[in-house]
Amino acid sequence: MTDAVFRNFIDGRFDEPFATFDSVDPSTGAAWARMPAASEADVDRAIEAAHRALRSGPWRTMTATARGKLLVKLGDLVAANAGRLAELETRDTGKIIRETRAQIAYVGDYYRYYAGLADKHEGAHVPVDKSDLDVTIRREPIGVVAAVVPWNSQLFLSAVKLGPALAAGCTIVLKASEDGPAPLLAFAELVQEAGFPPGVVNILTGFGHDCGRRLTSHPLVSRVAFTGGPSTARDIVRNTAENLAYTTLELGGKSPVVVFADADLDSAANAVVAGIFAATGQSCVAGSRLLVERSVKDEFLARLKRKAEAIRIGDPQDPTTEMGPLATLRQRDWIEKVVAESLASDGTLITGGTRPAGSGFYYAPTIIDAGGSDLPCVREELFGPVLSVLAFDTEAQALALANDTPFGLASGVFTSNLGKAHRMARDIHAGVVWVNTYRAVSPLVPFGGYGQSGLGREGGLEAIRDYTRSKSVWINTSDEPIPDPFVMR
Ligand SMILES: NC(=O)C1=CN([C@@H]2O[C@H](COP(=O)(O)OP(=O)(O)OC[C@H]3O[C@@H](n4cnc5c(N)ncnc54)[C@H](O)[C@@H]3O)[C@@H](O)[C@H]2O)C=CC1
Ligand SMILES: CN(C=O)/C=C(\CC(=O)O)C(=O)O
Repeated sequence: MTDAVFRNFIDGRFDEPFATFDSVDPSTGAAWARMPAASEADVDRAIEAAHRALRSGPWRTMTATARGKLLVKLGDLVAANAGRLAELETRDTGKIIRETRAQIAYVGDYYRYYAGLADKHEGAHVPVDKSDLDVTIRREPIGVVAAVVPWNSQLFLSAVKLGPALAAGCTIVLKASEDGPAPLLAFAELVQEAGFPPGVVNILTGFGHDCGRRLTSHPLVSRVAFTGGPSTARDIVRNTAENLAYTTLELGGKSPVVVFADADLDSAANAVVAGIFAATGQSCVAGSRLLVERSVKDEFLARLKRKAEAIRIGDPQDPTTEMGPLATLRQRDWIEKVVAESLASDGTLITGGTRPAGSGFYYAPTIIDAGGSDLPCVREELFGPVLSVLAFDTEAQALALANDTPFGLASGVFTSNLGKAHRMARDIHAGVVWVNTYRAVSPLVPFGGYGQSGLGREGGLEAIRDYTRSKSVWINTSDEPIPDPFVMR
């Protein structure tokens, strides 16, 4: 029996769910709550409410400054409720409490950042080349936004969509993943408490094939913001063939971490651990390919092995735990399959490759030496705690290996040579390069991928522009009659 029931938030109200499904606590494998499965009709209601709020009602005429104040309030509420939201996220996804608490408290700053931008995103006056005409460019909200997020870092991945969308004056329907939606459905209470008018923010959950498809293909949606896997991204793009919505895609990666022999090896080993074992490797920026200079490979792998084997695996609600379970059984099955195929090929297991004893979807921190081989673990995004190791001899080889992937989300470079750091940062094909650090984020900094890692950027100043569109207003300032009507002016 499950003890909690969550509800969708549509048009300013929480709906009694008609259909529900069980949500599983990944640390035990047992169902702990029932979640509402939004139907296509629920999605239609949410989008219609968002469309009404956009076209009529208080949101349409609210000043940008007032929108900013609401966003500040929301940011403050998120920070004040970070502990409660973190417990829910940890329960529903298995992400360790030490990270969910810190990450959600920081999410408040994302709302505050976009709150500050709301009344600073200006249009323009154009010194047009016709003396009797005056042209201004207005920046208007793009319209109803459909936001779709996966289960990991949901409050964070939602804030980078909701923040700029609301600052720009859009309205939004946000779909939480069917895997672990509890924290987002609880966050809806804070949206209500902050005082956003009904319909401005709608939050629901359901399955991809009906709820997600309807949401992203709906004719009243003008903008789709998606985070998730590349194959779902292709479905989303097909869905948007229906409404021609402007679409951004934040997808996965196979991010390289390049360690040169001249690096501070202990610091680099900590960063590699942060990149692949934090969040149990379930991070889009997971540094899943370690490229290490051959002269220090053995020494570096020995350090890494020691650090990996010392990781405290356990109950994600325990603040001393360093690695929790994977979020779903499906995820563990996939990781086990790719690891088995890689070891059956040329891979050498350095550590891990097993399930720790007990219930729950746990998987040990795993390191595989790929030799020089093109193994499945080197190619596939696993979204789990599996590090593949490749060696290089020269900077050129390191760069070639780093760029030998269709993805291009993140990367890390570890060196004490400034010139080398700059050259690598310039030449790596990825949306993020961290030098002598890893997995650092900020609301001020744009984030997004190259190649198969996606389209568009979230975070920073440029993100808000993607939630607006320009309108050019031409005003005739002359008292003279319009000249020759048969010639374009
Ligand atoms: N670049 C980034 O910022 C991030 C990327 N990811 C990527 O997400 C993946 C893991 O998350 P998953 O939940 O497994 O991703 P997923 O792609 O399976 O699901 C993401 C969301 O899409 C929805 N969805 C599924 N099919 C749909 C359809 N046909 N139409 C509309 N919506 C649909 C799901 O219900 C869920 O809400 C990994 O590949 C990972 O790299 C995850 C986090 C961050
Ligand atoms: C998206 N991101 C950085 O901007 C990093 C995340 C979020 C995610 O993977 O979903 C992370 O490392 O948890």
